[in-house]
Amino acid sequence: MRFAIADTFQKGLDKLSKGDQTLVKQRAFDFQTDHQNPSHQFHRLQGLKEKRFWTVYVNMDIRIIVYKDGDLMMLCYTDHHDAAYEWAKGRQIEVHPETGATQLVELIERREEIVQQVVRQQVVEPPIFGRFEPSYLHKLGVPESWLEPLKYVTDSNLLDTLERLPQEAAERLMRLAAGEVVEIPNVLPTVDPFAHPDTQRRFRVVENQTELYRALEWPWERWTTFLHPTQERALQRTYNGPAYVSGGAGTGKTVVALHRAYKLLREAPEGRVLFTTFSSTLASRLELSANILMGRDTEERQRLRITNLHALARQIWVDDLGRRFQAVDRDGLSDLMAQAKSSLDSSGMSLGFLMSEWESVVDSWGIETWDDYRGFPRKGRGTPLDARTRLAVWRVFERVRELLSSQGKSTWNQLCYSCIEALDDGTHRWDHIIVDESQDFGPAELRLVRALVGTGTNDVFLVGDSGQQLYQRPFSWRDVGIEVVGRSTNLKVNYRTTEQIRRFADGLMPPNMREHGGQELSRGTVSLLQGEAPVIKGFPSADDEIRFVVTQIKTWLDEGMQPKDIAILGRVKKKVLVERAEQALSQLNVPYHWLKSEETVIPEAISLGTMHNAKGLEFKAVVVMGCERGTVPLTWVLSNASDDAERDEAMARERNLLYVATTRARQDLVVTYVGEPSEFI
Ligand SMILES: Nc1ncnc2c1ncn2[C@@H]1O[C@H](COP(=O)(O)OP(=O)(O)OP(=O)(O)O)[C@@H](O)[C@H]1O
Repeated sequence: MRFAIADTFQKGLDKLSKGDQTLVKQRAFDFQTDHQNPSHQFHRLQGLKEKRFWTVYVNMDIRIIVYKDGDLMMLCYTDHHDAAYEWAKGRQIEVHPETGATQLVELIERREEIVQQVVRQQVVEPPIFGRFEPSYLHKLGVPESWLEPLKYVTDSNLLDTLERLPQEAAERLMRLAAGEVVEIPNVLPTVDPFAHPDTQRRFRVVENQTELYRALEWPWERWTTFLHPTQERALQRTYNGPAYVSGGAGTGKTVVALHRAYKLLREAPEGRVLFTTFSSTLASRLELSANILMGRDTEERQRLRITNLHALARQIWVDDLGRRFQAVDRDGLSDLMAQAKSSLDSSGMSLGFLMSEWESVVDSWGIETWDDYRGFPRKGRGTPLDARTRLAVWRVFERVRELLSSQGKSTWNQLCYSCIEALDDGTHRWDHIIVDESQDFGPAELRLVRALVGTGTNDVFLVGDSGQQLYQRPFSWRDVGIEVVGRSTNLKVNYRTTEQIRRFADGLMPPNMREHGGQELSRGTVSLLQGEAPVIKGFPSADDEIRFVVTQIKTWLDEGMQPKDIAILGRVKKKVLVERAEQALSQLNVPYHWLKSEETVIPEAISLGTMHNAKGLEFKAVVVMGCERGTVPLTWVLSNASDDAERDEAMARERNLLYVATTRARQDLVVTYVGEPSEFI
């Protein structure tokens, strides 16, 4: 007997109470072990269009719907008795004649169902798909029975309709609706209909109890079992060198990276994999996801190290090599720069210019001598330097280096370069390296990554999104020995946020952006989840904003959300998070905690944090407070820019920050401001 599970089964399970979920899972395990046991009361459902739906008894109230075809048994759905029956009555399983994918098709008997939705709303709108040939739509994977009703779909009922279609058809229709040209997918000759990539995103054969256990234990984590064909291809491929997976927020880049790590660990029984990130908060949360995917105590998990790169560099330098490291922070560095400037500078350059030249050229690229600096190309820097000024600027940097060394301090970039030199004896520590948030790795960090792994097959796997770049200036990866041309994948389906939130967040960004591999890519993604439009609200005073946030969070809690499902984010700590968000939280009398790096366990509390600290995380509901002019973008960051090019880059990073913050929301997004709104919204 072959045993399979459908993603709809997990969706059904999600909706049940905790107690009922436990009963269903236990029954599913027992059924997998011995489906003939009479206690399952396994029998065919009568009077349905789909004759291959059977039912399993869980208790007086709950049923499991099973699809039985030859030697295949597939768990399809679970719910209370009548609802489970209704679900089965409205569906059937078909192999699509054009694409070859097995689909769970929602039965639609009458086009009136679709037309009525529009009439009810009393709007007259042009139909979206009317101009496309039905044969073309069929080839895109639309089930035959839906071709006629599709003719009546307008903007008002588009999302409702797509939600009822198989995912691959819905995604392609969404693209068409957005004005894209959608090519007919290649038909894959598959002997086993379950091997078709589109089938595997909803139906998976589970080989053993462990796989079933993993799929059922974390019903929210559907990604442990069902991947999009593009995700699957990116993670299965063998790469002859560094590979790159890009995609907007929520497109499952981290999920692909985790699966990739697991795949490499399974394939190389002795292999050691490093999974590294920029932010320590994300690294801590990734530990949890890796435990879900691989199991906490498995042999594979023991060979996987998850850490942010700076922590690893510190460990190599201090713990392994016994050397000293004390980081200089930005303020400390700025003081030293001012000191050096006042004693030496004859260049006439501003402190802002010197800081940015140091950060984006000298420190990033590990320039240690005048000879190196003299000929350095300074790509993309707005202010040109003649030879005399360059030398004067270098004198200041030389002095800063001396001052740093006399205080026993160094920058994180210097630490990375020191590690690279120390590792230069050929001892590479890892067999494969996976990098999440690669957009925030600068030249020093990427060179360290390069030095930590030998060059060869599947050496470095990077995932990232240039639209979420918060710390780095753009530069070419080729210049640090990372070439990804021909080994890049772009993910297009957003799994985190609703289409409404996605549209708002994508609207903040330019339609195309240059990726690190050098390619200009469209940022267009689609989401098949639906929800309320984001709420963007301004207030005359901070007190009004606070009152609104209190009421909003109370409503969410009353609706059944847990505190841990909610986050409040802000651009600045004191003026927004401490003075306004904390005020709101103290009135709510609900536990809250600051997002920080050291946590591996997420407390049962509302999260509070800066936009920077929210990177890579997600919550059901997010309030982004304090999005007023002057704060988003933050005036002093822009005014620190020493020329137009730098100002544009700073502006782009500020916009990316708001994009990061708003895309943390899965279901509800509220953006508030006091006075004038941010120019971004
Ligand atoms: N194939 C999938 N099926 C179901 N859910 C998925 C799938 N892939 C990803 N997800 C879910 O989508 C959400 C976003 O995934 P993930 O964090 O990997 O995205 P990301 O691209 O790394 O996002 P960001 O760049 O914003 O951090 C997560 O809740 C994840 O569980």
